[in-house]
Amino acid sequence: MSSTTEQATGARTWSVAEHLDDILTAVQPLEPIELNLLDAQGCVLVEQVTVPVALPPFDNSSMDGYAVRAADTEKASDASPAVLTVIGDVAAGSSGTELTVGPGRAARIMTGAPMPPGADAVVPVEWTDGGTGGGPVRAMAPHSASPEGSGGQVRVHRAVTPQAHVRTRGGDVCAGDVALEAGTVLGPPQIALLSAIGRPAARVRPRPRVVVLSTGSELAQPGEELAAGQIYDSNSFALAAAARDAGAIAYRVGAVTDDAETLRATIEDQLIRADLLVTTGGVSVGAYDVVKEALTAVAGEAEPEEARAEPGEGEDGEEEERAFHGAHVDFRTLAMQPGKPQGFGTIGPDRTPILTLPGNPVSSYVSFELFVRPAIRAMMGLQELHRPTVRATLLPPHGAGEEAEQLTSPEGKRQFLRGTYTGGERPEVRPVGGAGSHLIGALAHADALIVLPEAATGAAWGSEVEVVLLG
Ligand SMILES: Nc1nc2c(c(=O)[nH]1)N[C@H]1C(S)=C(S)[C@@H](COP(=O)(O)OP(=O)(O)OC[C@H]3O[C@@H](n4cnc5c(N)ncnc54)[C@H](O)[C@@H]3O)O[C@H]1N2
Ligand code: MOO
Repeated sequence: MSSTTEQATGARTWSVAEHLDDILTAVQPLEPIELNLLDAQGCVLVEQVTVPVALPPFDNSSMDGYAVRAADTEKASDASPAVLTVIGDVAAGSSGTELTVGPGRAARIMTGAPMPPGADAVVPVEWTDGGTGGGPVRAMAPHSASPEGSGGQVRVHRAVTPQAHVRTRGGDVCAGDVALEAGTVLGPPQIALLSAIGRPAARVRPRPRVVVLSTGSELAQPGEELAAGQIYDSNSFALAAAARDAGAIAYRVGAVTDDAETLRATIEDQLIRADLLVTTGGVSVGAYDVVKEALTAVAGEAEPEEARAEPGEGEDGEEEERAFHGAHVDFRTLAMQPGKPQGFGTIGPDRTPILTLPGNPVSSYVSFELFVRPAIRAMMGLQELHRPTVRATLLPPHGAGEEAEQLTSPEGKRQFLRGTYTGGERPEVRPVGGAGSHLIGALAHADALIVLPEAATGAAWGSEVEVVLLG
């Protein structure tokens, strides 16, 4: 760690970068698994995929029309159409070997249908009379209504060159080509290719399962009646949504009351389905700060390394306790606002990473963006861990003039204010709402964080600031 700050209390203060560094050092990319294509969406491929069969797998028509020998159309024109005998239909899905197109002949062919032997080009139906004996048509009549269209004669009004409107075998990808490199993120186009070459599944790093758990005896769930002194639990919703947005599978656990035993039991229950645990609230210095109490006590009771390394040993009951008591969570004070009190560590038999975020709604959300989102993305094996950061000119809030009170920032802390960003040639950002970490209304209207560095005590309108784009 590069820098530390001693506070008046003598307690060490961590920088944002130090805390993030520790988290990213501790979390590991998840073990790869084979997932069905749609479950693999957004995941990182860990295998190099080669093409087993050429695409297209056979020469086929790119138009609805007539498969012909190009030479037969050489002199065709509106004034003097080439007249060819129609020997049948080739529909998509047919094997393409039933018909052979000889000189003076044509087969009616549909888009994607295999080129019949003998034919070397396709005349789009719009360049023909469609077998009607009149002028050029705009479309074929449905086979069910006009079965005679697959026979008779067709007048071709324009010449085609060999291979016209033919998609050749291997014209897209060839057998043996590298379809996708390991490390590719599977978006819809990559899933298109994998399915097109016949792969039902791919080997990827899975999405982490993130359990979001809020704490606080004051919390009611949306939809319930609020009793005196209660507020609605917004953190567990906001962070479950943020976890999904980061790429995780999120499990939201409703609020746990400020009781250490209940919290421990809940965490133990959740460990089974968690690759990462996130809690909110209860990490400050109050008498009911339950997360700190529950996990500090556990860490204090921790058994020696050897014992913790073998959670399966011992009598029933004892096992579970050991597993849980393997927790080590480091509660820290960070030089940032909001988001000062933070905790990070591991818990349970699998040493599941746990991040304990502060309870104030804006604090928990900003903390998530800065620490949990990169952790999730690192577990997915993604290269891009962070939100994009840009420089922008700081302007007064919408509706306010230059005389508006300028931004201030506590010295020694990195401040993250909510803002609205406008891109373009001269990017601009305006603060929205104040610095209070309870201001959810303003957060909901922000699409950016304005970053004022540790050394700054404020920022003047018109100055250039760093901006994190929330997307
Ligand atoms: N004496 C001190 N008091 C506080 C300090 C300090 O240094 N000394 N730090 C303040 C800061 S900064 C923060 S941030 C908070 C963090 O406190 P906790 O993490 O212990 O969070 P709680 O006390 O549980 O809650 C804080 C606040 O947020 C509301 N809250 C909590 N959970 C939710 C939720 N799921 N949905 C909506 N709102 C929630 C809660 O009701 C409180 O108002 O501590 C300061 N205090
Ligand atoms: O640091 Mo607290 O997270 O400002 O409100």
